[in-house]
Amino acid sequence: MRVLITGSNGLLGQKLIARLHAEEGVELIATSRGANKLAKLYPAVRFVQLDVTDQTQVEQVLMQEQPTHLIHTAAMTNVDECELNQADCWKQNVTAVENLVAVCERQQVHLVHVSTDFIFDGKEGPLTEEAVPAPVNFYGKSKLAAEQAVQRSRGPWAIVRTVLVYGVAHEYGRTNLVLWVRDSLRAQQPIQVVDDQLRTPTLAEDLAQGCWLAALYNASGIYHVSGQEVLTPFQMALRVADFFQLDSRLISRVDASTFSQPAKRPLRTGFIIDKAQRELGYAPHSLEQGMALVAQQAG
Ligand SMILES: NC(=O)C1=CN([C@@H]2O[C@H](COP(=O)(O)OP(=O)(O)OC[C@H]3O[C@@H](n4cnc5c(N)ncnc54)[C@H](OP(=O)(O)O)[C@@H]3O)[C@@H](O)[C@H]2O)C=CC1
Ligand SMILES: Cc1cn([C@H]2C[C@H](O)[C@@H](COP(=O)(O)OP(=O)(O)O[C@H]3O[C@@H](C)C(=O)[C@@H](O)[C@H]3O)O2)c(=O)[nH]c1=O
Repeated sequence: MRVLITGSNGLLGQKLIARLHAEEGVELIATSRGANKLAKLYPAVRFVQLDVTDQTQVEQVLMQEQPTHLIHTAAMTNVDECELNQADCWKQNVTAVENLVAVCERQQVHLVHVSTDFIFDGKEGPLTEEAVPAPVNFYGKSKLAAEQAVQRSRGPWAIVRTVLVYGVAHEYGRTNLVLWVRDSLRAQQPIQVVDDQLRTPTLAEDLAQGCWLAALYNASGIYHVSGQEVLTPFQMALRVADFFQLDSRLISRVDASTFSQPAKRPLRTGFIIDKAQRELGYAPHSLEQGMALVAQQAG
C-alpha cells in the first residue's frame, strides 16, 4: 500500500504518521501545506508539501506519488473562524475535497475522508450513520458539502466521522478539552464548562487507528469512529481533574447558552460506533486510558 496523508502537521495527521511510519507493507507519504513539523521525529518518512486547495498541486503530487490510498485529514477546524471567514472555510473544507475526489476518482485511489458530528443539528444523540444531517453552523455545512462531494465519487471511498478529538501533538497550536482543563487547573485558573452538550470524546490515536482500518480494509460507506462513553464536557472536566489530581472546585458548571460564540454548536451529538466495531474491528480506549496516554506523552 502507498498511503498518502494530507494535513500531516495536524493532530490526526501526526497520529497517522506515528501509527503508520513503521507499518510493514506500507509506504507512507506525509503531506502538509507548511514545513514538515515531524522531520526530526520521523526522518525516514517521505514528505511532500501540498496545499489541497491548489488543484494543480493536487494533480501533480498524486500523479508523482501514485498512492493507492489517501487519508484526508486537512481542514479548517476552528469552528468560529469558519463562521467568520466563510469563503476561506469553503475553500479549505469543500473545494479541497472536490480537488482530491477528482484525482482519486481518475487514479482509482481509495479515499478516506474525515468528517464530523457537527453535520448534525444536536437535537438527539448519540447517532448512527443513518441519522439525517442538518448542520447548525457554517463549519458543519462545509463538512456536509464535502461529504456529498465524496459520495458523488465513482472511485472507492469511505467517510470516517468523529467527535471532540483530544490528544497531544508536536509543535501544535490548537488545544483540546483534556489539555485545556488540565492546564487551566494546574495554573489554578477557574473555568466554566458546559453541562448541556453531549459528546463521545475521541482519543486522537483511536481516530488514527479507525482511519487506518478503513484504508486497510478498503472500507466503503460511512463509519462513526469515536470514543464509546457519552459525556458532557463538564463531566469530562471532572474526570480530567480526578485523573490528574487537580482541584475540581475550580470547575463551574454552565449551560452552552451562557457562551456567545460566533458559531452555534449542536447540543447533543455523540456517536454509536457499532458499525466500526463490527466491520473494522475498531476498539477505542476508555477516557481514563486515553488520559493515561496523554499524561505519558505530555509529562
Ligand atoms: N479536532 C476535532 O475535535 C475534530 C476534528 N474533525 C475532523 O478531523 C479532521 C482532522 O482534524 P484535526 O487533526 O483535529 O485538525 P487540525 O486543525 O489539528 O489539523 C488540520 C490540518 O489541516 C491543515 N490544512 C488546513 N488547510 C490546508 C490546506 N489548504 N492544505 C493542506 N493542509 C491544510 C492544517 O495546516 P496548518 O498546520 O498549516 O494550519 C492543519 O495541520 C478534520 O477533517 C476535522 O474536520 C472532526 C470532528 C472533531
Ligand atoms: C472554550 C470552552 C469550551 N468548552 C467546551 C465546549 C465544547 O464542547 C468543548 C470544545 O470546545 P471548542 O470550542 O474547543 O471546540 P468546538 O469547536 O466546539 O469543537 C469541535 O471541533 C470541531 C473541529 C469538530 O468537528 C467537533 O467535533 C467539535 O468537537 O469544550 C467549555 O465548556 N467552556 C469553554 O470555555
